[in-house]
Amino acid sequence: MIIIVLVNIGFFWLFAKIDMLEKLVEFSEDHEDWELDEIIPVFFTMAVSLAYFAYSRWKEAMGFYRTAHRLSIRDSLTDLYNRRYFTETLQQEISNCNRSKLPFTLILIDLDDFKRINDTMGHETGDDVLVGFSQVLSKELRKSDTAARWGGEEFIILCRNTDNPSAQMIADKLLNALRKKIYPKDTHVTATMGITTSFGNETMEIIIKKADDCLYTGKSRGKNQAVFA
Ligand SMILES: Nc1nc2c(ncn2[C@@H]2O[C@H](COP(=O)(O)OP(=O)(O)OP(=O)(O)O)[C@@H](O)[C@H]2O)c(=O)[nH]1
Repeated sequence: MIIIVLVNIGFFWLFAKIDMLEKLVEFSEDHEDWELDEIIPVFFTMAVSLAYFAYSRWKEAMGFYRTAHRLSIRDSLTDLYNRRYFTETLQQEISNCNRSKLPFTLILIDLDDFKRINDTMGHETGDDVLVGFSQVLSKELRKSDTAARWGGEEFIILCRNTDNPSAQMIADKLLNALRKKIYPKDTHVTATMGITTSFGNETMEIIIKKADDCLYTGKSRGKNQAVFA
């Protein structure tokens, strides 16, 4: 749009500055075989072509920008948000909750015995499991929740405006959906969760550490479960 406007301004300037119309008239007077009503359509066609060219380049540039932006905030394998985007979002949520005094819940999830899947079924199947797992998260969570790939086979979820009893329901729902999910090559995977609820009165590092400690506890207690701080 900006380019079209600039092109039009350019043409307007051209016509005004060098008295283009007068030059056209002179040109048609000097060249008997060139009538004004033949020259103007030529200029008009050139202007439209140029505007169209500028528009298509602008559209292409916007497409590149959108792709680059998506790549900068999304994980390329699972299409969930990446770690950097998530930490920015969580930091923002902590500030919001500190003011609103509404709670949010942080869920750290780690797939159980994922190394075994890679080792027995191959890395490609492992990747398929990670993608399928992410799809379950996206399907089960609310639009207001933010899910991200935290790294490797670890995922993280921010549930806004969610207190401890609601977090319990979310954890049950997710654990059940994940247990039922069948991945390629008839693979089944369970997951362990560490969950903490906060009112934004702690630092991000402390909140994540609490969830991580709970996750570790869940792993040591036999996996396939949720542990709350
Ligand atoms: N296919 C695939 N594997 C990955 C990816 N990222 C990390 N991994 C693998 O995930 C495995 C994680 O193994 P561990 O940290 O031992 O965890 P685990 O086997 O799930 O064991 P527990 O966490 O104790 O249940 C390693 O084999 C990594 O190579 C990935 O993007 N794709």
